[in-house]
Amino acid sequence: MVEQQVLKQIPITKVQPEEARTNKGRQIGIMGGTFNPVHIAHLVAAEQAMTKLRLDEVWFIPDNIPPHKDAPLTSARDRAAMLDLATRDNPRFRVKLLELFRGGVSYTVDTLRYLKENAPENEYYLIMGSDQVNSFHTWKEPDEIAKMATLVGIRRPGYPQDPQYPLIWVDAPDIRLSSTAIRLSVKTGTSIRYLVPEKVREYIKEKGLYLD
Ligand SMILES: Nc1ncnc2c1ncn2[C@@H]1O[C@H](COP(=O)(O)OP(=O)(O)OP(=O)(O)O)[C@@H](O)[C@H]1O
Ligand SMILES: O=C(O)c1ccc[n+]([C@@H]2O[C@H](COP(=O)([O-])O)[C@@H](O)[C@H]2O)c1
Repeated sequence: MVEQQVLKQIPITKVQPEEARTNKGRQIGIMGGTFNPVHIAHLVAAEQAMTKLRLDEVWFIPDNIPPHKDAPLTSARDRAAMLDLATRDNPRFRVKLLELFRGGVSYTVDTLRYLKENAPENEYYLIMGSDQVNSFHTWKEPDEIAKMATLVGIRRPGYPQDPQYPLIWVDAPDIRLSSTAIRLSVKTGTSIRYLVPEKVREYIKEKGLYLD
């Protein structure tokens, strides 16, 4: 597939799916998303969950085709490259491209099955904003997901906390921000400085993303 060939060309050093096999016996936070683009609320949520739950790492997993959203117009390569730029300064943040390599619709249950098969010693914590927490019961095989991972919720302004499954809430500063808002700001010429890491802002500018 063209997208996967393109992906292989990007200089990202820490995203090989095979890495799952070498990271044994640790507490791993999983944060899935479209990350179109990654913004500071994603990073703050991940850092707060990682430190408050004493996780070893957080793995950011960009989806290929999100199950409950229109497919992103921004290429997987750009979304992954921005995630890489955003997480480079934190050795405990990792970017995993397994959903992009798998292709198709990115169901979380498939991702966790892959991780449990390849690194069964790790314990997985699925980190979600409260919008995702509230719709989690509508996901594919939520019972199976809940068996394979501990569910972790981060409050998100504008979304009530209404979980249908047991989960751990992690307190984090409320940040009323979304990738949609970032895309709209770029399109309308409003500054996104400090809303995304500086290198992500430069990447968006250099590539002319989100202008139309
Ligand atoms: N402001 C926020 N506060 C807390 N969690 C957030 C926030 N923004 C996103 N998240 C969480 O981060 C994960 C990935 O989100 P996603 O990539 O869909 O970002 P988004 O900003 O919601 O994107 P979009 O606006 O394109 O729908 C989800 O679990 C989501 O709930
Ligand atoms: O598996 C599912 O049925 C499912 C349904 C909705 C969302 N998800 C996952 O939730 C994460 C955030 O989704 P999104 O749509 O906000 O990018 C992403 O990893 C999706 O794959 C997963």
